[in-house]
Amino acid sequence: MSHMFTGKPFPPMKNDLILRAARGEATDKVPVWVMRQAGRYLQEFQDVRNKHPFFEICRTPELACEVTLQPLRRFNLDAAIIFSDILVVPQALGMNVEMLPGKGPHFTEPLQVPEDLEKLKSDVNVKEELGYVMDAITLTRHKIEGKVPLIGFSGAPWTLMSYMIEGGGSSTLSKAKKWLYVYPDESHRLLQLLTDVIIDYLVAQVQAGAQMLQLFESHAGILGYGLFCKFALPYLRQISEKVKAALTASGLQPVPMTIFAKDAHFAIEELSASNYEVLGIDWTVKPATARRIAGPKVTLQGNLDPCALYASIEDLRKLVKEMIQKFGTQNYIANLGHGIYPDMNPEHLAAFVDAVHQYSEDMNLSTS
Ligand SMILES: Cc1c2[nH]c(c1CCC(=O)O)Cc1[nH]c(c(CCC(=O)O)c1C)Cc1[nH]c(c(CCC(=O)O)c1C)Cc1[nH]c(c(CCC(=O)O)c1C)C2
Repeated sequence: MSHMFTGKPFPPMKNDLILRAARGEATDKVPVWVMRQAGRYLQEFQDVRNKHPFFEICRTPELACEVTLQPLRRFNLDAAIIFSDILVVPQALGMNVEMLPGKGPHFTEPLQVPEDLEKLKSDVNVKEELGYVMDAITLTRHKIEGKVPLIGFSGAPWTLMSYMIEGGGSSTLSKAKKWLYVYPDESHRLLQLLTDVIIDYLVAQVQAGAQMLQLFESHAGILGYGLFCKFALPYLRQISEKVKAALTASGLQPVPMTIFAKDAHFAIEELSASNYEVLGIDWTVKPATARRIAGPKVTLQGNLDPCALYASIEDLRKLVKEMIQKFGTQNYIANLGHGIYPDMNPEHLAAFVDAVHQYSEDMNLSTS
């Protein structure tokens, strides 16, 4: 597999727009990609998915590579994100997770009491347990032929902890939040264990060829400000700092890092001062407010309501124009405010992507 590529240099980059925007360099148009851009709204993904269980796709580098590249064949996206899931980390810790079609993730034995922490592996070797992700990244970095940068990712500690306790999706996360109030010490122990694994995992992804990293703290909002500052933020900070230090120590240039903490409008200030180059913003936040609180240096990413893709193409184009006017064309990466939904018409995604490029290029020309 990717071993046949060992030592072979990656193809030269043809489009580094997103890396430039992430580093705060000038761009002639706004880069755009979409969370969950590889997925069920594409027939070609469904065709692969009908033949293979979800985690088999994640674990088979050729399949993960194929579905990662699928959206690039249809849309003028400025990045690819490696096909995987945030729940491969709990799997690496020894937990059994299944993906139930139409229902989402299901843990057969979620954590119930602090004693269950003893069942988790304590010194995970990510290159062994998650080597298939690194192989998929290396293969994809070659097959993408320098067309666009490849993003690696991980779930953030609190979001992973909440799945490990809830055992699947939940609207209140009350079982996981109960741990924070009743077992704070054990909660910190679990969060630190996850943090250590995530750091190794992200570093290994860059060593394998990932050119940018995104951390998904999808369950940030439900914590509120107090719990977020205690149980999420310190670990997010540790991750950005230690990943950068470890990359530098291993002789690699640190790559831009994005934090997407969904619904964490209350922590924009803290997140902007957490050593991430890019701050993902969900659609509930006013762009001007995000920019005012984040300050001028951080690159913002987002934040069109995913449901705006249901609008007519004419209305969608107006919404994109407004969004870019509000964020401005610099220090900005266009995206949806969360992942794309499975029933979306791919033509509307094409219209979204093209409108971002067209309007931002026009705006840059008219102000230069
Ligand atoms: C980045 C990513 C993720 N999942 C997938 C990707 C692939 C890359 C891409 O974005 O294209 C594939 C990815 N992951 C999944 C699918 C659909 C499953 C299928 O095909 O059967 C796909 C394409 C399954 C999945 N996996 C997960 C859910 C949510 C369940 C819930 O709590 O309600 C679901 C439904 C957990 C998950 N997974 C992920 C997150 C963070 C982003 C977010 O907030 O949406 C989360 C919370 C991240």
